[in-house]
Amino acid sequence: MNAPTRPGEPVIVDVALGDRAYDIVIGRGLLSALGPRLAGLKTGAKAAVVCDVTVAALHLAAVEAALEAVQIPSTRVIVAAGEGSKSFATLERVCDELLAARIERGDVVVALGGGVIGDLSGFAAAVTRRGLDYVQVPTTLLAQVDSSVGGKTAINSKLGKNLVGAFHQPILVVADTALLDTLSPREFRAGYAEVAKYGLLGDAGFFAWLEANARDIFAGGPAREHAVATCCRMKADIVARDEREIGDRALLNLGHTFGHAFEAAAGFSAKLLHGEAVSLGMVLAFRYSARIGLLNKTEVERVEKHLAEIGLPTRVKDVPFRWPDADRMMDLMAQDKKVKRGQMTFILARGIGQAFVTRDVDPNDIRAFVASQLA
Ligand SMILES: NC(=O)c1ccc[n+]([C@@H]2O[C@H](COP(=O)([O-])OP(=O)(O)OC[C@H]3O[C@@H](n4cnc5c(N)ncnc54)[C@H](O)[C@@H]3O)[C@@H](O)[C@H]2O)c1
Ligand SMILES: O=C(O)C(=O)C[C@@H](O)[C@H](O)[C@H](O)COP(=O)(O)O
Ligand SMILES: [Zn+2]
Repeated sequence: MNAPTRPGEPVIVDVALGDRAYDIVIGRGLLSALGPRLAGLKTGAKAAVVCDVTVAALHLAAVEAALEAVQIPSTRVIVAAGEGSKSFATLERVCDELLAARIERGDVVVALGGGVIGDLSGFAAAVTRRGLDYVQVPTTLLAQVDSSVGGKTAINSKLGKNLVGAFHQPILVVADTALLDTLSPREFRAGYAEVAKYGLLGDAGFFAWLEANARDIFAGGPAREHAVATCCRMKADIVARDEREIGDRALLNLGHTFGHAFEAAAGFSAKLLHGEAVSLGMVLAFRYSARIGLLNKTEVERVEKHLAEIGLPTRVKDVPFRWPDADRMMDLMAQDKKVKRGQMTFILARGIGQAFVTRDVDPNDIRAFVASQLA
């Protein structure tokens, strides 16, 4: 494992995608680096900063100042906070505002916010004038470790999560970990589920490190930068191998087949945040793996213990809601984008850090398992 990053020293992770390669710059207090880096990439461009109302009040002025300092004129597009903004209606508004501001193909969209803003404005950038460049400036833990990297952009449909979208890579990611100091404890915890995901899917040593260092990540110590950099390195590596999820990239979906169905059942509402759904979904994936004899129950207990100590849901009953029955949950899972020729795909595990992708699952047994979890 790499040594923790020294305070003040930015880490740069390269996403090696040939002519679409880009840097992820990670460090505390490096928002001012956005201007010079962007000016270096987009000479003479103007920018449109997309953010939600909450982030606008907290961090938009600093971003506008960083752009102004390098003579990049900017316009702002502000949307409502929350998952509800990943909608056709908000997408239409964002596209129209980009067009009204005369954002041209040579200009740039700046996605300033969490995963909702990154997914929404990345998709708007992909389709407006058939493709605009965009930069990710992630402001949640979830966005810094996961959603700002890899180019999956999307909105939700009433039929399911992220069902309308495009692969469209950003040209730069600037993750200033100091921006996370203003995040609510609940949102920080939800983002932590995606951090734990990286340990669970492919790095047992990182999971053990998280068990020992989670407190420092929350407190804003050097462990925070180390965690963000470790997740970004793992994601960059997977995305460079399999940009369009033909194979291994599906590992990043650990917990999501179950999790997305729970989010859809909850109406994409604040009743269940994405990261909370991922926490629950990962435990279900580990529990199911134990059920079919892939791993020992003690490993499942270790996963549950860590996530529960963080304050994340690990059992369906941890999230107070009138959940639909197992048949409805199976219907929702059937909309998963990993379904192939009607067969569901699951990310299961042979142990902590040993996830794998499989279609070798019995849907009747999955249904019975889901029913047992809902009981
Ligand atoms: N594209 C991908 O690869 C990918 C990966 C993971 C998740 N996602 C998507 O990301 C979304 C979840 O992202 P999220 O958890 O960041 O949610 P989010 O974007 O809704 O942000 C969470 C909340 O925190 C507020 N907020 C953001 N930054 C803040 C800050 N610095 N200080 C105070 N408040 C702040 C926002 O206003 C919002 O209310 C989901 O839609 C999920 O599907 C996408
Ligand atoms: O980048 C990926 O690939 C992921 O699966 C990351 C996930 O954390 C993220 O929630 C993603 O949006 C899920 O994508 P989807 O294709 O299952 O909608
Ligand atoms: Zn996710």
